[in-house]
Amino acid sequence: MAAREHKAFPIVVRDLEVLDAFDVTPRTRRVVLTGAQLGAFENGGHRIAPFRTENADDHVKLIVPGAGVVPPVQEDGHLDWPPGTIERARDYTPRRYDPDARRLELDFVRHAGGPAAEWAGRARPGDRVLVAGPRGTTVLPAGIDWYFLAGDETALPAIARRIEELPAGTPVTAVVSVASAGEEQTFDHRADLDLTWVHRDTAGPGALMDAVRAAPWRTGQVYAWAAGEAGMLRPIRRWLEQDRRVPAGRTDIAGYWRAGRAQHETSQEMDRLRHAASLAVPYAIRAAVTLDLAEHVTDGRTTVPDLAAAAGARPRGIRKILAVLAHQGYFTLGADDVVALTPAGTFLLEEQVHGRLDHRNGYARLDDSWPGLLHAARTGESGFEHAAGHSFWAELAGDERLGRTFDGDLARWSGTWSPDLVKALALTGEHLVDVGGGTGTFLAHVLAEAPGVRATLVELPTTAERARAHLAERGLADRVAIAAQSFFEELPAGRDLYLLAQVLHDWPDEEAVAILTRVAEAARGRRVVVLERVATPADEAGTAAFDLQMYTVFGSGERDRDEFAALGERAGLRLESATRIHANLHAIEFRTA
Ligand SMILES: C[S@@+](CC[C@H](N)C(=O)[O-])C[C@H]1O[C@@H](n2cnc3c(N)ncnc32)[C@H](O)[C@@H]1O
Repeated sequence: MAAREHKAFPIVVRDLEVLDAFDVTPRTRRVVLTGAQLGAFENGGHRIAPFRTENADDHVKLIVPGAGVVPPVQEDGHLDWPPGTIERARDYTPRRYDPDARRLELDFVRHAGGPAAEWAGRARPGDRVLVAGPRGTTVLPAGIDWYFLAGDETALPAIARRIEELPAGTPVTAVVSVASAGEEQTFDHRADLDLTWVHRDTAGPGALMDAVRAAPWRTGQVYAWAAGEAGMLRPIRRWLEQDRRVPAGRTDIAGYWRAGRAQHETSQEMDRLRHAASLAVPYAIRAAVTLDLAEHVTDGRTTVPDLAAAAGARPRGIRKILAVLAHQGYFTLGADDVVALTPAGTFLLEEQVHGRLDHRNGYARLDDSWPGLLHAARTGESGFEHAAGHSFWAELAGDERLGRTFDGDLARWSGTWSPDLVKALALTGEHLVDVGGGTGTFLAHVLAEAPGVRATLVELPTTAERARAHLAERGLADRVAIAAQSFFEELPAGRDLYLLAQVLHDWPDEEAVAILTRVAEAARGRRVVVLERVATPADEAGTAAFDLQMYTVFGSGERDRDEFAALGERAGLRLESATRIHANLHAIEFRTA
């Protein structure tokens, strides 16, 4: 089934005159426009073709007159909109166009705060207004046997025009929602029309969909068209797709407006959404950081070819990255390919930025999980594994720099909270087991502050070796045993305290329970302390984003207190207390149940 086809017209602006303005219904005002510029004319040296509108739902942009509105400049086939003018433009369907009489009719629905409708309410014969477009038209699919039309007052010009322009006897089912019975209109048509009006002032909330479902569904190939308030259209779209199984190429559904929002607010919101969803900037920043572009500029390479050579990359690629980052204010990029770093761009030189965003570093690889978010959300499995084909830990183990830099980041972070944890645990002469202890930063703190304490560090072999070296460097080798093993295996038993610092949030529930079960078996009634962020519904944006990232990387994410209690219960551990240690890191203490 072919999709709908769109035919583009050169975009032009015409200066027109109000011929007449009158109320069609209490809420709908018709403005009739005329003028020589509905025919062919010249503007700024460009030949402008006569006005044409070929399909019932074409639209023009009416530029609402007002103080300080600067007309768009006619270019060859397009318009150059001065700042602020496009915000004054509103879309209207030509209700009727008579090329011989040069009469263009537009219908305006009155609504509070609508500048175009207010203008239409005041419009008098002789007033002038600029009208741009139509910028194109939809070509209907071939082989339409009948039409299904639905909408509200804003869709009525297109619905009315379609009904009036169809050949005699064409089957049409139409359902139109209007404010009240007084808003009904009559059409001059020859179609085989079944029309239902829904009056919102007396009908219940589901009345429009009831009417849509009850309206006759004709036989043969349908063309289904609906327009109006966006929220109102959603159930119609679902009904057409799922209940009536109308193929996409046979439907055209357009949200003309959104309840509670002016048109320019809607376009601002849409822009905001497009901006928020664009991956270009985050990826361009990461590429620039990974290619050391800021460093190369600082080193005196100030043209695109020089930068590309220094970065071992292609000049075209570098230019395009820099073009995006110049719009973000990190670089300047001249027409002569000269590049400079802005004050904001100097932050790209920071070590911390490289730690987070440089793809050569372990922490930055967490971001490779994002393409797997959908998979993680659907299955609860690791999005990282889905995207990369192996686990995050396997990724780190495969490259010395990745592992080293990741460990370094963790060590810096654990350096900020480990003194608080040492205090909270009130250790004196115990033997503690640090399960998944990383490179031993935390242990080094504990052992330094509590001279009577001894420890066992459980880690995967590669990290365990780094931990061994790290602890030896600090003269602590004789107080720590290294168990180079997985925490899914049997753990050293009968020690005084088992600590799992930021381990469980790397694992989905099944694995987390398996780890805790190993811990419970080894602890045999001794203390078990889990150090984790405890999620709350009030988590701020950054925490929520990190939580989502952990969920995507590992299929786990942060847990709330009840979820920790439930994990513990499955492993034979009872949650005793959760004490805040640092920011929202908590020491969660369990006992064998
Ligand atoms: C987020 S880090 C936490 C490290 C340390 N506890 C801290 O708080 O800084 C998780 C650690 O779990 C280790 N790990 C992952 N899988 C493991 C396994 N199967 N057995 C033992 N350790 C593992 C990783 O090597 C990593 O050092």
